[in-house]
Amino acid sequence: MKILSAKQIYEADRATIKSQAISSTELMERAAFACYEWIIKRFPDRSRLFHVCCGMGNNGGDGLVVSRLLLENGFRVHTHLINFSEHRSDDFKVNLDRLIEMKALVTEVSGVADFPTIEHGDLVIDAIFGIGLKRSPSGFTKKLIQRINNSKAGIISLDFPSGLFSASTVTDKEAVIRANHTLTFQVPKLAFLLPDNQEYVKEWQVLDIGLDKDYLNSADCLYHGSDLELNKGFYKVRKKFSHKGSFGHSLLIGGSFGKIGAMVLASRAALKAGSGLVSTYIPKCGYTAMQSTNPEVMVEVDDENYIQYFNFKTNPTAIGLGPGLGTHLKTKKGFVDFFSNCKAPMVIDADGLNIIAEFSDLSELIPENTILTPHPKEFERLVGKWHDDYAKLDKLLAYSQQHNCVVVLKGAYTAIAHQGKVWFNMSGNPALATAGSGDVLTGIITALLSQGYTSLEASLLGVYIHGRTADLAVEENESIESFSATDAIDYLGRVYKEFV
Ligand SMILES: NC(=O)C1=CN([C@@H]2O[C@H](COP(=O)(O)OP(=O)(O)OC[C@H]3O[C@@H](n4cnc5c(N)ncnc54)[C@H](OP(=O)(O)O)[C@@H]3O)[C@@H](O)[C@H]2O)[C@@H](O)CC1
Ligand SMILES: Nc1ncnc2c1ncn2[C@@H]1O[C@H](COP(=O)(O)OP(=O)(O)O)[C@@H](O)[C@H]1O
Ligand SMILES: [K+]
Repeated sequence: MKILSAKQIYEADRATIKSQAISSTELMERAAFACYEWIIKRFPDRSRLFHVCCGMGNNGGDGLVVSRLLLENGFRVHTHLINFSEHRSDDFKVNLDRLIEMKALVTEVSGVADFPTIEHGDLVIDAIFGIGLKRSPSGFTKKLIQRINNSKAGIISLDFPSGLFSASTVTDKEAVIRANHTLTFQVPKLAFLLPDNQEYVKEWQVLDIGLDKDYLNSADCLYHGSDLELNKGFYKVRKKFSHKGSFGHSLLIGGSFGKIGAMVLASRAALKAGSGLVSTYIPKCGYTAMQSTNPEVMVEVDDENYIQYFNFKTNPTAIGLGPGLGTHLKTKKGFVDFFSNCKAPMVIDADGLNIIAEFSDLSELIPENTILTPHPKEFERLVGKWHDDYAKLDKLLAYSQQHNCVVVLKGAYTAIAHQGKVWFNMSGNPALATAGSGDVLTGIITALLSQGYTSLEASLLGVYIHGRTADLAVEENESIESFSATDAIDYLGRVYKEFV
């Protein structure tokens, strides 16, 4: 799944018009028809009043077509032309003429006095600006956006919430539509995946408008989505004569007094994610807890309450390092010696990352293709503060390239960066915002690495299946609030079934 820039979307438009020998008006009709179908399925009540607010560009043109389709099918519609510019796009003009021919209710909004009265229960279709916005809306257009936001009506944005920029941060937060639903064309937009924009973009839906496949396949994108289709592409089906040695030996290193649970979760997740063998290297105080909760997992121990020696005998195919590790001075010292000499592929999480951040020289020693799994606070410790989400993405790309590693920046739409590209994970929901959820992810990714997936594949697939556990659980019988890290592990089996 590619995430095209606005420039590429305009190119895809042109390629489609050429290859399918259609006019831009026909493409607009197709796009708006897809929106219309979604709208009437979700809001079939014909007594409801639709306020369709149309700008002067092609986004406004989409709105005019939606107005016409709703009217033709017996819905109540009031179309408002938001008169912010003398210049009107060609397809806007064609569709305005069509609407006027129908004797539709169309009024111009050129100032506050023309604002519609929007009642509770009405629906606003926001077709003011799409991806063509160049500067923050001002004057009466900004005031109208505020009026719409403050109304009690539901808001559906066509393609893009008006006022949002496609490749930079919002400069005037009061001049952006806060949409309940956004119906976007063909591909997800980068702006939807960034936490700074969460107030403007809530639910969003990609509608297929049949843009040229050749263009979409060949477009070179910096940003991608990671979904079932992508992950199925490299998922390894187990062979009939495989044995446990075929699936590697994961070693999870971490835990400290009071934080043995992190290792119990990570090692159990590694087992359930399919690692052939799983070992843990933990402080002595965790021995009984580990053996009694995870009988399949082998245990080696270090000092009594924390790890400092890193002198395990296990010969792992992959190491997951960091859950519950703590930052005791002796742990830090042991970590620095171990980390610089480790030969097995590694996933570094939690305090492992904090130690790397504290000793900045360690970043230079990160072995090639190591996977780092920071949450935003841990990432900030590694790279310093950023002023907005775009600067954060720049830092993510730069750090992963500079150290030739995979960085899994966790959150909603976890961003996975490798060799100058970023993949946003499309599974998961806020149920995952729960203690130990990151430890489970470390276990899963380590298990995939040990089974022979590349670092990038293990990160993409691990993050995807981790997210799916929460999606399935919430679809079935869990609530977002009650879901726990243990539930994520229990759902792994159901998620794997979606791959076969
Ligand atoms: N393949 C697809 O995805 C398809 C996409 N389609 C649709 O096309 C949309 C893109 O259309 P678009 O290029 O005409 O731009 P749009 O967003 O309507 O805005 C441009 C207008 O806004 C104006 N303007 C800008 N900033 C302003 C400001 N601050 N304050 C005031 N004015 C401002 C600007 O004026 P200008 O700056 O040029 O004077 C111009 O008039 C896209 O989002 C989708 O809905 C479908 O129809 C077909 C298939
Ligand atoms: N709102 C959310 N939507 C989807 N996934 C989320 C959300 N919040 C957190 N997560 C996921 O939950 C996990 C939390 O990891 P982390 O912050 O390390 O937690 P912990 O330290 O408690 O284990 C990450 O994989 C993250 O992507
Ligand atoms: K819009």
